[in-house]
Amino acid sequence: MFTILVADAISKEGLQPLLEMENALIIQKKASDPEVNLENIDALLVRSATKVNNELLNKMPNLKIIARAGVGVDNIEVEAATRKGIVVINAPDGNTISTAEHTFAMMASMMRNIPQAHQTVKNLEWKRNNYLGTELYGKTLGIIGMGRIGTELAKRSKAFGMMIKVFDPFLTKERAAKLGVESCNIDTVLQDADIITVHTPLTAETKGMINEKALSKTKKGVFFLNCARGGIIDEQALAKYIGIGHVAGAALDVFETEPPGENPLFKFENVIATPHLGASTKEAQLNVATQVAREVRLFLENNPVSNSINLPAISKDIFEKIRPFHQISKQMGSIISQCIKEGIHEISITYSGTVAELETSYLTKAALAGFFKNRIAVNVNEVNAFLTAKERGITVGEKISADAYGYANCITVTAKGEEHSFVIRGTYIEHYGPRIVYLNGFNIDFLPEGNLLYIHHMDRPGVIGRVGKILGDQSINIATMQVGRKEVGGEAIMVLSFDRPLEDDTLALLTKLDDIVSINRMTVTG
Ligand SMILES: NC(=O)c1ccc[n+]([C@@H]2O[C@H](COP(=O)([O-])OP(=O)(O)OC[C@H]3O[C@@H](n4cnc5c(N)ncnc54)[C@H](O)[C@@H]3O)[C@@H](O)[C@H]2O)c1
Ligand SMILES: O=C(O)CC[C@@H](O)C(=O)O
Repeated sequence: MFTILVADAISKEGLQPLLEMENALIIQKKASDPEVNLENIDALLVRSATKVNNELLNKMPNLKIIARAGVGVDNIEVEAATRKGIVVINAPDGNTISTAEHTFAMMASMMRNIPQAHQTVKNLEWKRNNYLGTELYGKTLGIIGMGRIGTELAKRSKAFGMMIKVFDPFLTKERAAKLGVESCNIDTVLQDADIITVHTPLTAETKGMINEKALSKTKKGVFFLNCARGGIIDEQALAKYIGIGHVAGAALDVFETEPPGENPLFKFENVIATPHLGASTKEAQLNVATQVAREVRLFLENNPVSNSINLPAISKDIFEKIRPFHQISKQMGSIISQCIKEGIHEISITYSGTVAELETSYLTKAALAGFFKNRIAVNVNEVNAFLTAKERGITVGEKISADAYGYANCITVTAKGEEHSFVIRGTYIEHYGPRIVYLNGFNIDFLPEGNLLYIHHMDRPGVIGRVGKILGDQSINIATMQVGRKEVGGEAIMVLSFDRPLEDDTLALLTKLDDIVSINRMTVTG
């Protein structure tokens, strides 16, 4: 049973994919509600009200996925979530149209003084001469950040006869030409635009990008819009440039602090504001809720997700192709971890045959997740596998090789420790399943699942019998047994599987037998 906490106001209709799950309990309460047992929560859905910080995450040891019903994830400490192996997803385009429309509405309202004039009429005043507006037609709109919202705004503004100059370092010339906009450097946008609007995410680079220096480059009489994130335009600097009459007006939907409280901008009549309403439409809220609800369900049902912030997206088709290799990679990582009892400084993985054509970095992460599972307290998965290896000083390498050792596909994992190395090779055989075909120099063939015993011994008569006798004396049933050796009378290995885990006493008896070099007990999940 999964417990899903919907902590902010998210469209109930959009949550339908989750509400239809038979094995899920949906709780619609704030994360701070004392009735909510945070320890049990598997999935958390938020808008922007809940601050998903490290402190909250520490109270949610079971949390597997955080879903933001919207674009910006600045209310989520993504790095802290990543460290804990928690997937973070968003709904990247469900509110694009609403926010572009809101920006356009703000622009039109600002240019025609609609909010101010509206208020006077309601106050029973008739000040027709006070509100001389400016047409949009023929004006140059400067768009900083030509992503989803910037693009939709450009389309609408072009329909009003505006010229569009954009600055976005990631916009190609071809795409700009296709959209009918002029791609410029930031200074050109600042100098040439009559109206400037920002549509970037809030990052270290964009924070305060419209500061005093930038404002000093703009035309006298320029107008500004911010319907992206508070802080991209420096509020103090904007207030200064409005105060000296350089900036003719501003329309703001977002603020450095929300709610903004006292703000130097609010004293100006030519500043209009809305309380972060860009995405507040029935359609956008239904879209984003449906998007994240679908994704959370897919994730909980073990399917790939498309809109993860901290996990590479892979399609369902590709995931289905890699699923068996994903499993065996994890199992090999787990076997290494349980057999090599020293610090590891390098793990390298070689892919050959058909598996080499797939998304191998996903498989490398799975092998690391399997390796760390029995070693460290943190939940390691594809989200934090590389980070965890790096933090622990383990170099991770990935290679493709043409030599598949006669198999259609094979994956070889080598772990190097202070004293020893461990090499394991596995393959996935259609209609047969995952098999380990090589262990530390020995060819073998076993299913990497269940309660296993890996014995390194000398190839002498009676060894197998003595092992069997001890197990029989303890009433332990051997489910399967495979042996491998390099040469007659030399070193050999056997891998046995049992229906239940082997006790310490049995292990101690086996270890004392003659001709046994080493014994490793393992539990490998399927
Ligand atoms: N007001 C609201 O309610 C509301 C609703 C939705 C989104 N938003 C915000 O709007 C913004 C844009 O959202 P989007 O969906 O269009 O995002 P997006 O990712 O599609 O577009 C962002 C664009 O900014 C560009 N960019 C990044 N750094 C830049 C820089 N330093 N200079 C210039 N361009 C840069 C990127 O290349 C990208 O094209 C985000 O901040 C988002 O959080 C606000
Ligand atoms: O949840 C909201 O209404 C705001 C959403 C918006 O800021 C976003 O980044 O998607």
